[in-house]
Amino acid sequence: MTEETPLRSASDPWLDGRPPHIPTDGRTLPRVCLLPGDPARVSLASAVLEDFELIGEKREYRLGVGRFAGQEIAICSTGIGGPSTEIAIVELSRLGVTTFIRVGGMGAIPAGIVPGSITSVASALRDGGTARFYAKGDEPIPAHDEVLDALDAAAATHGEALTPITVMSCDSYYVGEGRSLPGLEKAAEERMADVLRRGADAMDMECETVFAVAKALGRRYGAVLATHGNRATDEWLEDYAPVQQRMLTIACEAAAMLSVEG
Ligand SMILES: O=P(O)(O)O[C@H]1O[C@H](CO)[C@@H](O)[C@H]1O
Ligand SMILES: O=c1cc[nH]c(=O)[nH]1
Repeated sequence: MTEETPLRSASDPWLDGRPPHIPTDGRTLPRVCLLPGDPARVSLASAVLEDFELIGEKREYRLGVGRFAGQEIAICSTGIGGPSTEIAIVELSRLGVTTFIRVGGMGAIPAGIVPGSITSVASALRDGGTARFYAKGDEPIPAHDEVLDALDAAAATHGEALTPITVMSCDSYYVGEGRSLPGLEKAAEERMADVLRRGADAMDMECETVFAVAKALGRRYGAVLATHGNRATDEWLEDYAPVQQRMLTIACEAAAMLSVEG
């Protein structure tokens, strides 16, 4: 029996510069990467970025690169929730990314944050499981100052103003975000009361993980979120593409600024 040289190790299953999950060809990626949850948003970004190139697709991960204001920017979907987001941040970091900007959707809680408005995440409350492995304690994680500043400056360039919010990223879309299900009405109601008590302005499912993992790895991080629905008024935006395009334009502008500085 011949002894085979193992190609990958179980403790670090990369091969020839290629990670086990993110679909890349081993190239060094641009320093700034946008992170939508939904892979379809990577395709939407191809309308905002010049010279867009789709590098690959695997599981929930769709990775592309393009240019904005002369700077090369990456965009990679994370899928839904903490575990897939953790994998994205760790593998993209090792491929060269030093700054992460989540470009996501959320459900706002106070009536004043209306569907179609765009927000920047000032801090992420502690709620999820994945982030615990990277940041202990219950203190909210603030956004990296440089990313928050760049998002505000980028928005101003496009005649927009971002509402700064505190987000709670939840590992459950239904009962965890206070959505009632048959037989689970009380659990959902109690959860919503807890979310309100803890001062969340909105709920999504990834910001906390982006902030915790990127911070632990010494990367810059932030998030810009489009308001998809509002839980106080129970409104839900059906024509969701226009606000996503506005959000992506702001995020690409901020990414270009951060590419020059970073
Ligand atoms: O708008 P994206 O980035 O896909 O993210 C939001 O949408 C998903 C839920 O529908 C969750 O991942 C939530 O955080
Ligand atoms: O209500 C919403 C909307 C978008 N994303 C969420 O996680 N919740």
